[in-house]
Amino acid sequence: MVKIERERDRRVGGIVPSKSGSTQNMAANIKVVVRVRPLNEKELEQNSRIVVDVVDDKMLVFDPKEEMRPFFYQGVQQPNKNFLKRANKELKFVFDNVCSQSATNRDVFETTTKDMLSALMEGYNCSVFVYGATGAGKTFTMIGNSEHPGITYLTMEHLFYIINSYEKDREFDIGVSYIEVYNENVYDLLKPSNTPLQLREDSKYGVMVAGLTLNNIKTARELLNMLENGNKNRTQHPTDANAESSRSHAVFQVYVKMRYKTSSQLRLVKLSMIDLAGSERASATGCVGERFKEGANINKSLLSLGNCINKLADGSSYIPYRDSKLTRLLKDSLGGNCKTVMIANVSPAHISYEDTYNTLKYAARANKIQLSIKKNIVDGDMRLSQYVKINEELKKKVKELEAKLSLSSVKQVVREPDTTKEKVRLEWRRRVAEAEASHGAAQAGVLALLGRQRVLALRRRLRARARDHAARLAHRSSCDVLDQMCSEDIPRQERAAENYMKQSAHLDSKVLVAWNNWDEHRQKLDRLCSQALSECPELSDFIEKIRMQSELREVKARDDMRYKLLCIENEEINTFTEYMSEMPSMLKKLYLTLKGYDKAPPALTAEYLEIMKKAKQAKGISWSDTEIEGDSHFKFISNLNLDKPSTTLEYNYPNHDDVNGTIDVVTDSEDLTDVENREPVRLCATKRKGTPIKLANNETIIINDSFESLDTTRNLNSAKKVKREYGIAPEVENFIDPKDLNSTFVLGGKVEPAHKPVKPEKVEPVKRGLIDRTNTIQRTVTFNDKAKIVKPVVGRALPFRRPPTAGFGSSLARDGTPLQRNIQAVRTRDRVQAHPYARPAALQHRK
Ligand SMILES: Nc1ncnc2c1ncn2[C@@H]1O[C@H](COP(=O)(O)OP(=O)(O)OP(=O)(O)O)[C@@H](O)[C@H]1O
Repeated sequence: MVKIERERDRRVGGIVPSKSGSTQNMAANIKVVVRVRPLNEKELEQNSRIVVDVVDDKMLVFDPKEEMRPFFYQGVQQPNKNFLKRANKELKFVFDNVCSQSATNRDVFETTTKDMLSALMEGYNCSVFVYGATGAGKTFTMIGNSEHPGITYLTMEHLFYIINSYEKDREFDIGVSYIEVYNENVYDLLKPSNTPLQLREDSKYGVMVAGLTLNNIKTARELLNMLENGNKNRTQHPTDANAESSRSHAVFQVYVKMRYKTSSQLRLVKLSMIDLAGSERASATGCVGERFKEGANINKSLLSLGNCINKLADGSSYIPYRDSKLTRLLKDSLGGNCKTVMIANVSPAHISYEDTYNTLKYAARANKIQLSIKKNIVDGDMRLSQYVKINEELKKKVKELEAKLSLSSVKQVVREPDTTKEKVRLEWRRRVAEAEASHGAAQAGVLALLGRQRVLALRRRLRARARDHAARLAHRSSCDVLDQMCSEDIPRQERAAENYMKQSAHLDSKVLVAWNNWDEHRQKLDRLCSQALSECPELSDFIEKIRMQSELREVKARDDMRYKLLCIENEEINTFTEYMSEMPSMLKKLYLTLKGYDKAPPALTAEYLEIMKKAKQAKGISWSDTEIEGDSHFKFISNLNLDKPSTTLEYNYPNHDDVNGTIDVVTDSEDLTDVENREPVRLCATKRKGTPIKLANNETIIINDSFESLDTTRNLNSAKKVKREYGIAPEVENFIDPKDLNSTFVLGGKVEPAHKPVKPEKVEPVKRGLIDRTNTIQRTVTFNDKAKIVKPVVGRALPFRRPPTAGFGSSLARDGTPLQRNIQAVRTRDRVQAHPYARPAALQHRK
């Protein structure tokens, strides 16, 4: 007991701090609160033993062990033996709440109905009933007195307080009823009548009392007055157990109608507060007669209540609510749509041992009852009710999603940086891709222009070479037709050169603009790539791909351009090949003619053989010691790069393509070179265009045409034949009178300085092979001048530097004035010099 007393001292306001913790599911079960009243005067007088020890606010011990008292037998104390005393049950009960003897009605209110009101305002029916033996303090708990108002008043007071706080958005309508069930009859305490009321059951509103009137109240004070009046009407009779024993079950009901101002949603809820009559033992109450009958009915109804509680606790499908009016009234509260609190009142006195024990057992059973409750929402507008339903479902979903969201919040925090980084990465990819697209367009533009530049350069080169060939053919020709042809051709060539100049200048400006534009895009792309790589190193592959795309585009443009250049070159080669295909036969005839006159010098023969050798190479036969030298010009124009365009681009233009130079190569020839001690073939191959060759017999010949560029399919057998004849006096059958020979070879005598007069030609005896001149004279030689028959003329040996004479191949016109074409040629050269593709000045002046 010392321990128990010590525990009591620690209680504050009757609520003992929890030590055992929550053990029941409060939400789903009937909430059970046990209140132990203090000993009354009678019990104190009897020094009644305390059979209920409240351990904390949730647990009590029924019939605890008593403090050991010394037991004496024959004057001798017997240790721990009391054979006359019954053994203590020492049963531990755990409830939702246990209110000790010192607990006030407010304390009970705080632990029972106060929280219930929140559920009531949400639309749940609520019910609280007090159960216990007679005189256990049920009425005191429920109704109380003026000094200690019961939980009914306190609940209603708090309800009005809540209503006031909700008045902004809701309209409330409150009606109360107060009835009693006495001897299995229902009476209206607020409207006293001897006629009992009938119970009705409604599927929607549950059990209703037919004919019951609701009294509207506005304040808790009205309720208090009403309760006082109603209690006056309640059947009470003094018994041995309780001077003011209630002989009926009192049911106080509050109907709350809530209408939302923002909608027509209506909530109709019911709060039932039931003060049961006390179970009693006839022996304890001492009732006889009418009181005994009352007690029997009370017990009957309470027995039915006990049965229903047992069935509900066992989960039975059939609950005998209809066994009594009380159970019918409490049907909703016990197993229906209601939040229910059961307050079990017990007396701690030993005299109420059995009643207390039974009450605790009932309370424990009731604690197991599972309830299924729902909100009572009634809407006048069907659509609104649907909306309400939808709203409820949506709210439920929102809660579920919020729960999921809260669960995944940690993951989100972790993933958030990834998402942000991914966004940054995508943004960089987008920006780099856009910049690359712009850069690609600019690059394609500048590459196309550079390609056009090179195509133009190639066409110019081919045009110049073609003109050079034509000029060589016409050189020193006395043929009027050729002279006329070249005279007409020169202005056309000059016009072409001017056009080329214009096109080149136009292209140059466009290339420069395009290149600058491309360079800006390239720099921007480089900057973006660098930034992207610094912020997102994982974009390295993407950046590398972008750069490779750019390089690929450049390579493809270069390939396209080279293919185009090759096509142009091929076309030109085909044309040239066709043109040159006529040359071998003519050369052969020419050579054989000279041979026939025994005028073919060894150097000429050697050159002729060299040409044959080249012809063999043209057929695919190459010598091992022959170095393959590339065409630097073609290399230049086919090398497409994106370096900044320069206005002083240089390339090695082929010397023999010097179309801007004077055509009269004779006057530009170098000094006479003694070729005796030199290898004749090489000399002849390199010394061309007017290079005088001194022969062994002191004759000098001037080769005015180059055979170097002959690209012919010379007959190999012819070459072999020439070889066989080399050094052997040929048997010339088709000889030609030298007088009729119009050769490009000038058969000269001994080489003399230019200022020296030309010695008269020594008449050589006519060789045998040329005896029959008549036959020769009658014959004509057809040159490659489109079937024009010209008379061969045998000229004399000329001095190396001839004075300028009028005619084709000379810088003088027929009337002796300088040719305009030479002036034009110089002008063109000057213009070309200013062009980026023009040769360097050093080359220009090298002649
Ligand atoms: N917690 C309490 N504190 C002080 N007095 C109490 C307490 N509980 C009950 N009493 C007193 O005990 C007496 C009996 O109480 P009450 O009438 O409430 O019992 P009851 O359970 O309602 O009995 P019955 O079933 O016969 O009506 C009353 O005089 C009441 O004042």
